[in-house]
Amino acid sequence: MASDSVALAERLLELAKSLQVSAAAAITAESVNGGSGAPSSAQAAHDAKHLIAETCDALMRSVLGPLEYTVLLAESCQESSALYFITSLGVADVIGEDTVSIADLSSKLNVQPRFLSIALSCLLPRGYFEEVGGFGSQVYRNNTLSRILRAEDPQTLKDAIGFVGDEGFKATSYLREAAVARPTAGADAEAKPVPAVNLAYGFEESVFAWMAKPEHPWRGQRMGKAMQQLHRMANGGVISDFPWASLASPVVDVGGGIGSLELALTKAGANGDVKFTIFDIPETIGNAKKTWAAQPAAMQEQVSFVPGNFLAPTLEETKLPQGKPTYLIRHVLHDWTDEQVVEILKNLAICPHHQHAAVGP
Ligand SMILES: C[S@@+](CC[C@H](N)C(=O)[O-])C[C@H]1O[C@@H](n2cnc3c(N)ncnc32)[C@H](O)[C@@H]1O
Repeated sequence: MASDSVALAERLLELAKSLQVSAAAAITAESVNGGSGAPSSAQAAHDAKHLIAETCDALMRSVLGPLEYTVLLAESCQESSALYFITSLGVADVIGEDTVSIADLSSKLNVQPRFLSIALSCLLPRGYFEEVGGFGSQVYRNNTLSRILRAEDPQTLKDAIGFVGDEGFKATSYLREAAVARPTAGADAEAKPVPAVNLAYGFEESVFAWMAKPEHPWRGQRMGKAMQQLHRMANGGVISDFPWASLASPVVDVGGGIGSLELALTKAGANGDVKFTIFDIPETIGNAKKTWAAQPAAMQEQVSFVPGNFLAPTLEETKLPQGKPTYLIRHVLHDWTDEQVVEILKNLAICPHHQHAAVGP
């Protein structure tokens, strides 16, 4: 083992110890502040965790060397595909609280056992599922990691994995084609690149309009749930590190999706008396309303909904609520080209009398 591997391993140990300290401090701050107020040591714990992950990766590069490390990276698509395959089939759901053999899984899911066996063997070394009775028994049980692949688990990532493994994965495999593609017509052909996801699935509209189409309503619904599941991971810090209750109300959440931020805020009571207006395309607003209809009445009273299009040709046509005191935009701008981002921001800038809260990309 190279000497820099030892140095990295020592650094890792130091970081792991400091993470323990910041995690303990974050728990103390949480209990003192009641989960709201000034930025806490939750941020320090978050930073330490990510530094540890980076250091682990540096250690792997150092131990494996350039060849093995690069092959590992190139082949990681197989594990991603296995995770998507096993999750979208519902393997963890079928196993539930039982132990299930590969033969039973195969007949319940109507897929060839060989495919199941290969995909599961990609995930087992990563810690997903337990092979009961040891290696090769082909009888499986859920464990802490595989449980979050179940639809009913409170921490489920099933829709997030579906969205990333389907639209996300297929789009990324068209990056090269997207980089050289040019729109066939139009004076602004240079200005508007064709997104990889359009090439992958062969549609022309925006990905959100396409996902919301009536021929596959499940795509739009899955994306809504995926956002909720992905953001749940990050929401903890967002809720406690920003003084939400001090914002001027109502807050218009532009491209707010099904309101996953508001679900987390209102559940935690972190918004005080502040009310929210969720603005999104009509189909997403439909999904948002369904989600909120299942929440307690006290939470429902804190949100309202406006369907629209922040890229419509005129401000009036966008249907953006005008003259509200606060506009919030989170995890939206990264989906658009620079030119479109300028359009969206211009539309927000000309809504009079407001303050802005930009969260995330
Ligand atoms: C990545 S999601 C983020 C959702 C939400 N802000 C959150 O943090 O959970 C992007 C959102 O932008 C919405 N969106 C896309 N095009 C839009 C448009 N033209 N007008 C309004 N919203 C749009 C999508 O429907 C989707 O809900």
